[in-house]
Amino acid sequence: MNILSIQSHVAFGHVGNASAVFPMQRLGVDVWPIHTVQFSNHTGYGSWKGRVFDGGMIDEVMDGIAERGVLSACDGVLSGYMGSADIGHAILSAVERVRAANPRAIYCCDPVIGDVGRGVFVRPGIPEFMREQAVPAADIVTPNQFELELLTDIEIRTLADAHRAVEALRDTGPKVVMVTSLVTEETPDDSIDMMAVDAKGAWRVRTPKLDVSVNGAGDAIAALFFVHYLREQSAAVALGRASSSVYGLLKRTKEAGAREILTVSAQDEFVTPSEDFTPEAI
Ligand SMILES: Nc1ncnc2c1ncn2[C@@H]1O[C@H](COP(=O)(O)OP(=O)(O)O)[C@@H](O)[C@H]1O
Ligand SMILES: Cc1ncc(COP(=O)(O)O)c(C=O)c1O
Ligand SMILES: [Mg+2]
Repeated sequence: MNILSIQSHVAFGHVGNASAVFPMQRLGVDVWPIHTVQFSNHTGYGSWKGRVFDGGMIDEVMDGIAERGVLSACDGVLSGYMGSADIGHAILSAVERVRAANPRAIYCCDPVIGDVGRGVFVRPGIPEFMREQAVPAADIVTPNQFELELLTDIEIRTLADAHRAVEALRDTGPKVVMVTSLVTEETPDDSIDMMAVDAKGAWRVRTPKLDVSVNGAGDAIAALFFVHYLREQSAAVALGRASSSVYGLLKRTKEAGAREILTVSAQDEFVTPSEDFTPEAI
């Protein structure tokens, strides 16, 4: 399986492609990474060095891949942190080129905009671009609760609100939605939920909430969900596997007291998670 992964890259630590590429490779996927930015570290540190690339660079790399005659072998495109709306347009054009070469290819958009603690952490224009162009073009989207609320203008207090927001998003295009870090009135204080919906139904998985605050878990879980969905064609199965792997990864990260997720030293969690969480139909 070949996946084109277009997102941010950091030299130190694990967010964007530096969080997503290795877990996919560990699952046996041949990943074609294209970086939207090259930063020293993730922006959660408050300061970083490096550059945001531009749409032209993405187009050029896509031209080169097309020249190799391999786009028809691309099974899916994964996008994440975009850097600028100009890069967003180049990503959507890459998706079109892949779909033209392989009509069965699917596009998974992780609409990286922000989160509950930090608010919006992307450049102006990106939230609108995600809502108006990227999400409608996607087959699968993987927002966290904050992003789902922002994309749909629906405040989520209950599981019923979450269902409404997911359906509102599905009405705009993507038929599969996975919601991360879902905390509703029904979620116990010591737990964290995730939810996934496809044409077959809706599922929720609940794990203990760990005393860690890290970046990059969302990028890893979107990549894992995408791979398992492509293989199994089931949001329920993909949700169970992705959430179990990320729980194991974060548990090991917490035990080590690390500031960055242990993508490399806890890599077995991607293949054989130490604990299995089973989604329930909702
Ligand atoms: N403190 C935590 N305890 C347990 N699981 C967590 C914790 N933080 C994140 N996760 C897991 O990682 C997933 C993705 O993290 P999240 O923070 O939602 O992504 P993002 O970085 O995109 O906001 C969550 O759905 C949850 O399963
Ligand atoms: C460069 C970069 N990419 C991606 C992300 C997204 O990380 P997360 O998976 O925590 O949403 C961040 C968050 O700080 C970032 O700074
Ligand atoms: Mg995210």
